[in-house]
Amino acid sequence: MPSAPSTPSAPSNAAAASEPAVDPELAAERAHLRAARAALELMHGDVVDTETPLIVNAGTDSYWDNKFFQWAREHRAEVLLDQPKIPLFFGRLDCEPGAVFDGADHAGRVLGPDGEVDRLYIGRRHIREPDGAQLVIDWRARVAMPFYRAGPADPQRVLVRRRHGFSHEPGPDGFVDVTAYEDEPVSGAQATATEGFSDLVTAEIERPRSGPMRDIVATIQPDQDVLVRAPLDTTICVQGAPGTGKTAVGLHRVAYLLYAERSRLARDGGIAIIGPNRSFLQYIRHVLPALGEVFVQQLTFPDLIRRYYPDHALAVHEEETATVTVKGDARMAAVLRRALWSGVGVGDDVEAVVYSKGASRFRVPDYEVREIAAGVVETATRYAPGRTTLAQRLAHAVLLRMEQRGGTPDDRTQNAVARSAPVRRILNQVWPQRTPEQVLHRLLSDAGFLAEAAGDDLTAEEQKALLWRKPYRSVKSVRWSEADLVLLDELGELLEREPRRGHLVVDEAQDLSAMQLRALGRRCRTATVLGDLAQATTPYASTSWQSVLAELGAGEASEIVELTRGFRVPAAIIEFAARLLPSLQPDLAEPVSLRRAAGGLRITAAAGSEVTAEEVLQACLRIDEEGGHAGSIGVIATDAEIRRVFDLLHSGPTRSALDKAGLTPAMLGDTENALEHFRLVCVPASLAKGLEFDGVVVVEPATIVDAEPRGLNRLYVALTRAVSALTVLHARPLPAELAARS
Ligand SMILES: Nc1ncnc2c1ncn2[C@@H]1O[C@H](COP(=O)(O)OP(=O)(O)OP(=O)(O)O)[C@@H](O)[C@H]1O
Repeated sequence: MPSAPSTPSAPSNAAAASEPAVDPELAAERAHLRAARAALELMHGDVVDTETPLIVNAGTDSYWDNKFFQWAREHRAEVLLDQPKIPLFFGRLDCEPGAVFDGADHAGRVLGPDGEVDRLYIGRRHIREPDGAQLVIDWRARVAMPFYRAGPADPQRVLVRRRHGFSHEPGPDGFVDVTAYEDEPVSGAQATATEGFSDLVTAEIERPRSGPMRDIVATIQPDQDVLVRAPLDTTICVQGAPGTGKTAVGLHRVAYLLYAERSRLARDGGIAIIGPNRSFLQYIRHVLPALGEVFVQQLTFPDLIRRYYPDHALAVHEEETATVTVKGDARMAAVLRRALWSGVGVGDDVEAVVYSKGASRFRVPDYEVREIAAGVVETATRYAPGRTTLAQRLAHAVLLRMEQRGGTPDDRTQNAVARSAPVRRILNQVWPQRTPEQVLHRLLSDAGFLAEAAGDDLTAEEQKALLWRKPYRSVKSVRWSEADLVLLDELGELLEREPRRGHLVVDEAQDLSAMQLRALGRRCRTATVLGDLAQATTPYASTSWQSVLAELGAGEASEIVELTRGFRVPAAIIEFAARLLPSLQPDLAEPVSLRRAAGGLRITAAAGSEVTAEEVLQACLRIDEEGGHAGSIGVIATDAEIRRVFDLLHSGPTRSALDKAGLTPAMLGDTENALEHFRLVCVPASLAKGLEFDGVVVVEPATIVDAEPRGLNRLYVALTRAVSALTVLHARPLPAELAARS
């Protein structure tokens, strides 16, 4: 939602909120908003008032048809509710006559200042009059695309693009109102390619941040729009420095795909978002509902995988780095394959099949059984179907004997033979029944079995890291780790292929292991992959997007795109954080900050041997003061240190001072909806990824670096969360990598 600039500038015809009566254009825009609001109310009423017939015969088809209709209606009613703070439109296009409406249908053709124009209002959803006339067009519609892409170089038949500014708070009628507008001539004599952004877009980019993430639908930029509207058939991978809008693009892409490809996605199993942790999902959770999409699954990877193994007992302790690193490595796929198939083989001891029916006995000689089995072993690609095929082939051989003796066996007989004891005996010998749990249990507890399956793929050290120190006695008693669930999933796929479904948007994808990517890849036809290699903090993170796409199985139909314009971090702060880049990912470009605000970067040495509560308090109060007491503040320290900081802030005189300033502290991860209800949030460094705060205090960078193998990457994440101000507090010397570049 754009906020109104206080003094809109040329080439706009902007009108300030204080003088609405004198500007007929503004009055007309307000009238259009009222008309749209009234029409939306009618649309909502239509849905609510339509009766759904009551069908009580549970279990019948008509009962379920009826139920789905009822749900769809409830959903539609929810979508059509007018939200007090979400304007019904945010822009307008005046196009050449005939560009949108054809001769017969010119309901949207109006008289502009220089003659007739085709006029469209662009908003978050379609709104129409009862007679069908469109008052607002959904931003996702094809005709709305020029709003995002047209410019003097390629006007796309647009004459003028108008952007609207709105009041921040609802007025007396309970809703926000139009307070300003700004016109950009796109074609014609007045159109000139302007450098930078219009005032309303600038105001939106510069606005102080508070609370959870908001949509950017009014100000999506052309390069972002290309990604948002990319076809469903391609997997796109977006590499971008912190704050370049990757998450925003991913979320708007979901909304777009649900509009443009709704029925195809519904048929293919839908669309879901995979985020790095639950705090992040909380942070983004309002964006899609604001765009009218209330039913999109938003999950972390562990939550997603856990859904497939709801009854498996989970390990309580975290695994060692060396163990999770091997378990996440792509080589594990080959190890698991060998482990699973190691029991399959046709030995000389395989005997004949002798099947008895009544007084008759049908015999398939041992050499023929061995030949059949060897043929199936050679051609099978998956374990379970291969086993079934062998049973059927053996049964078929028996059936041929029955026919030779004048019988007329049918399919049912063949199935009965395939399930019979003589055939099962051969199966158990040649192709034993296996579950993923049995195979993994043995692999992680039996050093000999592991060594055989590992072949040359894993070193002795890596095999040692995999073996349980204290093996579980039985499969049933195992407590599986998160990494184990991914291995079980891979085994499950080797046993029997799962059908692929819909589309996944994977955020912070740089942190996923090869095995996790494989698990995601087999669950979707295509994906949108978002991330930043420089922000990779897991020990098993990928080092290139090419390998991420390969593990995902994205194949040829994929594309890697880089975003370089930063919407979050001011230039001074990004320049400081980017000093780390040569040590992290030297080939990545430093982002170009789009923010004009200078951005307060302050580096403060603590007076004593450790950063005190008073020093954190003063840093927060100063940021708050400079930010006009409006934005959010995040205090980031290592997971261990942040508890101490929180306890200090939360008690005694520090707490009173913070309460007085309206900055009662909350702890991210502990306090429910901390990002929504508290302006000051203590953030464990491990949860900072993807978040942003108006002001940020980073406590003791050197300790963040020392806390984990990829501590430098973690520090880069922490330093790039600030929209307006960053204060770095340190008692220890700053990490050498942060020294100024010459
Ligand atoms: N076109 C835009 N107009 C206005 N604001 C934008 C635009 N694109 C992105 N932003 C804002 O920039 C900020 C950063 O966006 P986002 O969180 O999507 O970046 P990111 O690349 O995912 O960052 P990170 O790598 O840190 O996760 C957000 O506040 C977002 O709303």
